[in-house]
Formats: sequence, structure tokens, C-alpha cells
Amino acid sequence: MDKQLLIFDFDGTLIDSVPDLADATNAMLTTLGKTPYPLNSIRNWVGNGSRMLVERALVGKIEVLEGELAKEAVDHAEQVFFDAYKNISGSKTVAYPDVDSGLRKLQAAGYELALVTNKPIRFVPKILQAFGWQDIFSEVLGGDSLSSKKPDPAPLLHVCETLNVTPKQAVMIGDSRNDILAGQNANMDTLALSYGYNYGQDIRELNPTAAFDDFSALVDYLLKS
Ligand SMILES: O=C(O)COP(=O)(O)O
Ligand SMILES: [Mg+2]
Repeated sequence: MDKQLLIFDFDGTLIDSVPDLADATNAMLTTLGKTPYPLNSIRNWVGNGSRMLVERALVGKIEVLEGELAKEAVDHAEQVFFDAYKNISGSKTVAYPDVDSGLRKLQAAGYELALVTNKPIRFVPKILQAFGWQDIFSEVLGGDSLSSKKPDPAPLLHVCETLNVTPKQAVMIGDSRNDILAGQNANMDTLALSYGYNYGQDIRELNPTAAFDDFSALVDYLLKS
């Protein structure tokens, strides 16, 4: 592929964080006197950051209509979610198979690695630390690091600029439509992983440059190209 910079998504790509996100969401719902949801429902609400996850959980569906929720109610629920996730985060979160060794192989092969997640940045360092990845990524952005998040191309372009790489020298790697659209919007090649969270839809429908069913297949592709 002749790329210099690999920009990775986090949740659903490197780590399976939905068990913790679901527990924190249900802790929030229970605190607010609402009914919890099964993990498989909550899984389809992840991808657009914590606030959208909280909004979707409050209405119990993926589409949140304009005016359906009062801002104050969402502010409060989001704070309850943050308090829960701060304690829960890391308890059940695991790295997907071959991610740890794969990241290290890619780094050893000379690729520069960056992380762009829609997860609020305050939750990222603890998870990176838990997996020993705190020195792997040259640049790490969360969903609230800039004024816009994926699928907006801004965080990807920001990383390229900071690391002095053109979008054509970079590739966006992720599990959800937000990653593929952000990459396409940034005029980058995109590589998709099919095992993560994409609202229950096949990521190949977004026409990524290539798609893989496991992380080791992605690593092989990048090491051969
Ligand atoms: O927190 C989310 O909604 C998703 O985070 P991600 O961008 O790392 O997949
Ligand atoms: Mg993701």
C-alpha cells in the first residue's frame, strides 16, 4: 500500500469495550429508574461517542428525533454515565486476538501509528496503559479533542498535519461507517474490520479499500504491501 501512517479506530477495532460500555449504560439507566437493555441492543448504539450512546439508551432506539430529549436530561444522564464508566472501564474490556502483537509488528516494520476514537479522551489513557500501549501511538485524539469527530475528516486531517504526512500517505483503519466515511471524506484509503460494531450492518457496504475478518489478516496485508 506504500503508506507511512496507520490511523486506528479504538472501540470495535483494537478493543472489545462493549461489555463495559453496556454495564455503564445500564448502571446509568438503573440510577435514573429506567429499564436496562441487553448487550446486543447497546452494541448497536456505540460508534458516535458517549453522548449519543446515552441519548440512544434514554429513548431505547438508534434514531433520536429532534426535540425528543431535553438537553438538561441528557446532560444529567451523561454525567451519571461518565461516573459509572470511570469505575467500570477496563473491567471486561479485552483486546481482540492478535492486536497487541500486530501493532508491534507494524511498528517494527516502520509504520507510524495514530489513534482516533470517538470515545471521550478522558477515558483513553487508562485503557492504553492497561494494554501497555501508551508508547505505541504518536498521536491520540478522542471524540471531544476537537470540535468535530468522525465521520467528519477533521481529526484525521489534524493527525496528518501534526505528523507531517499527507492524507495519501495515511490510511484509516476501523470497524464502523464513521471510520470509513471519515477516511473517505479525508481522501484517504480505508481498511475495514468486520468484527466490530457497525450498527449491525456489513461494513463492506461502505466500500472500504479492503476489508478483513480478523486483525492478523489486516497485519499480513500491511506487511506484504
Ligand atoms: O465511543 C464510541 O462511540 C466509539 O468509539 P470508536 O470511535 O473508538 O469506535
Ligand atoms: Mg469503532
